[in-house]
Amino acid sequence: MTLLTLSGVHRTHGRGETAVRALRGVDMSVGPGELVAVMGPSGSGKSTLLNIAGGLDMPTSGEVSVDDTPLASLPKRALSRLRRRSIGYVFQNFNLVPSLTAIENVALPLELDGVPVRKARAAAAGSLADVGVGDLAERFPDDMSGGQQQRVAIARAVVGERRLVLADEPTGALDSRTGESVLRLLRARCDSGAGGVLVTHDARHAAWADRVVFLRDGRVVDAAGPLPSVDSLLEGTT
Ligand SMILES: Nc1ncnc2c1ncn2[C@@H]1O[C@H](COP(=O)(O)OP(=O)(O)OP(=O)(O)O)[C@@H](O)[C@H]1O
Repeated sequence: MTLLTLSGVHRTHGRGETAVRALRGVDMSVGPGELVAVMGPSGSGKSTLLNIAGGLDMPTSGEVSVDDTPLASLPKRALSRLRRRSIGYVFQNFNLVPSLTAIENVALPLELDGVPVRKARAAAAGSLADVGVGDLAERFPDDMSGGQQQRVAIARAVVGERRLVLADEPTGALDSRTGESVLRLLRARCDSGAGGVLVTHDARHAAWADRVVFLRDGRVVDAAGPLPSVDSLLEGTT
């Protein structure tokens, strides 16, 4: 089983003379337990790839499947449901709802999906505890540090049955130590069966991944195994 498959994906933004070919035939797959890093220069298509992987944007041609279901085959409502049930997003700026507490934020996707409030809150409490912020359940985002907010965002990304986690520069707004703890968490979720895609500019962050896909001008130019860790580089053990 694969959690995510992109086959021959092209995406052109706009038309005519101003058209931008953001993706030009991308193939990629992510299975359970795998964390795949996507790297590449600014404008190489990383965010477009992530949006397409999450069903937020559709390819101009090619196929995207999540949980072995081709997204193009789904009517709009079924696509929304699959997005809510199967896919979690983590963004650079956390994207928590400011008027909701941590536990309400995490329970939200389940409640939107029709899960009874009590059950959704119980699942959210478990998810918050898993990422080490169970004691912050009643706090509002403004009363939390950036690192705490990103942990809540990760709890929301993995609550319920969601097993595909898409993270776009999730450490961009955090200091390096906090950023590392967030990556460790992402790694742990993948080790326990989720699949993850991590867009990053930072090779040290990509070193947490099982594989690295390099994009340039919308094409995969190289797909490598894990990058050597910083420690192993320093110790000369690679
Ligand atoms: N909605 C859009 N309309 C027009 N062009 C777009 C749109 N979104 C992205 N692009 C263009 O598509 C190309 C790829 O953009 P994308 O944001 O996917 O790259 P990226 O690798 O994520 O860049 P960055 O690292 O700067 O975030 C760029 O040339 C960008 O200007």
